[in-house]
Amino acid sequence: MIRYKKLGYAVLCVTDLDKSIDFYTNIVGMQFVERVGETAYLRTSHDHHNLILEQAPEAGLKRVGFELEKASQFDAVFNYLQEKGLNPRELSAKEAQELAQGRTLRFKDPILGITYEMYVEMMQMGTAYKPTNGLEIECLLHVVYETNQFDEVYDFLVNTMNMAVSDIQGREMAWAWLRVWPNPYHHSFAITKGPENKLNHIAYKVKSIDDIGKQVNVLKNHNVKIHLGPGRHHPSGSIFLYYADPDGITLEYSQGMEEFPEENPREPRRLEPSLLTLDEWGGQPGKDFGKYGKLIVEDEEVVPQ
Ligand SMILES: CC(C)c1ccc(C(=O)O)c(O)c1O
Ligand SMILES: [Fe+2]
Repeated sequence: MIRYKKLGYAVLCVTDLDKSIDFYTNIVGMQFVERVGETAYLRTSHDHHNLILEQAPEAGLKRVGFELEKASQFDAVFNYLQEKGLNPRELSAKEAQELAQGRTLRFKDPILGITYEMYVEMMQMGTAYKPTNGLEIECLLHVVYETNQFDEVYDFLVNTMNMAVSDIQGREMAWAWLRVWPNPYHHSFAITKGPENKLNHIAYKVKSIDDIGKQVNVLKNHNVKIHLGPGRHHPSGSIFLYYADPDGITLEYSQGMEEFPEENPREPRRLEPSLLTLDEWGGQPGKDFGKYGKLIVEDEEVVPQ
């Protein structure tokens, strides 16, 4: 059984690293930590990184990192993943140190091929996170995929990755919002049924409703495309704003999401498949909402000697 502390970080491939560093610091509000060659580390907390940007020929999501609840659970999680046939690999001490992390394991999603990482003891920076543009991000909140293998991906995330179901949508399920239990947030992962296997969006939790309102003006002043919002999601109850990053990938600012207790959480609900479920205020997603961003399948990892 896996017990998560949180969704810790995502690795995004970007086609113009300088432009993306500028965007994620000056528009989104992350703090730049360091750049090593073609890789940049950014944070939204005391963690060394909550987002890694990598220069690449095409844009998309390359890896998702989860922090385990306790370092003492690492071996049990490794053995569990091995028993499930996922062939986890523990990074060498040198590889983990380069990432400023403690013990770290990686394995591939058997359906989508994307790499997942589970780690403990990420290096904590000496100074508190200071937003570059004054808009305060509290954490990386969720990653959402579109998939044409919905039932298989759902089964894997729930029954192997041990995510808890917060809500589903549709008579025949077409959306699922999943939390990385016992982390309280309504969802750290969501999947939607669609024609492709791809990234839909990545969300960041902002501190206050003012951050959402101010960001509307920041985006307008910088000619950044707004994909949807501001609005209110029915499933998590959050106020949202979606906009495009320099590669067109949809980002979400989210504020006020429902939190679940570890003991006796409410049951998942089956929600109506209507636009009003997605936005109680009646917004319609723009044509580019969730359109860009591949799920990047890495080549087989070469294990350093
Ligand atoms: C992608 C859709 C529109 C969606 C729906 C609901 C929530 C939520 O309840 O928080 C989201 O975060 C979404 O991204
Ligand atoms: Fe979202």
